[in-house]
Amino acid sequence: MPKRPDYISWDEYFMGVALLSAMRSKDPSTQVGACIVSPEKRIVGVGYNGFPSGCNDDDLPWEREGAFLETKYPFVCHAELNAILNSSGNLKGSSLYVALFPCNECAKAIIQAGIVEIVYLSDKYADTDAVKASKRMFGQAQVRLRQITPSGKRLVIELKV
Ligand SMILES: O=c1[nH]c(=O)n([C@H]2C[C@H](O)[C@@H](COP(=O)(O)O)O2)cc1CO
Ligand SMILES: [Zn+2]
Repeated sequence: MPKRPDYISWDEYFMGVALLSAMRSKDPSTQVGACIVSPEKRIVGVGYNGFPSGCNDDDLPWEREGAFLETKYPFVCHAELNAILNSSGNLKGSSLYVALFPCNECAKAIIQAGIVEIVYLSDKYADTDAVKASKRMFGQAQVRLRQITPSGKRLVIELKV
C-alpha cells in the first residue's frame, strides 16, 4: 500500500503547533504562539504570550491604551521568550516558528539562545522601531528569516477519536 498522500508538511506541523499554542493566550487582542525546533526536527520548546506564572491573569490589565502601568505591556511575557524559557536543553542551531515577527526584546533572547532561523507568518508590526531593531540584530547575527506565505489551508483538529 502506498503512503498516505495528504500528510502535513514540516512547516505546517510546526507552525500548526505554534498556532495551537497561541489558542492558550488570554490576550483579547493578539494571541501569539511559538514553537522551537531542533536541527533534527524535534520540538524542544513551545510558548504563548501571557503574564508570568504566579501573576494573576485577572488582576493585571489587558488594555492596549492608557497609562503604561494600566496596560498589558509592562507585564506580558512574549511567546518567543516563553518558548525559550520553557525549552529543554540546548537551542543552538534551532529554528523558531512564530505567527508574528519577533520584537527586539525577543530578538536578543533568540540570538543569545543560539537560534539560527525564524519562520513567521505575519509581519504586521514591520513599521515599528521594535521590529526594525530586531531585523538589524538578526541581520548582523546572521539569523535566517523565512516568511511562510499564508496558504489559507485549514488544519482542523476535532476532539474526538
Ligand atoms: O513577537 C511578539 N510576541 C508576542 O508574544 N507578542 C504579544 C505581546 C502582547 O500580548 C501581544 C501584542 O499585543 P497588541 O497587538 O495588542 O499590541 O502579543 C507580541 C509580539 C510582537 O512584538
Ligand atoms: Zn517579543
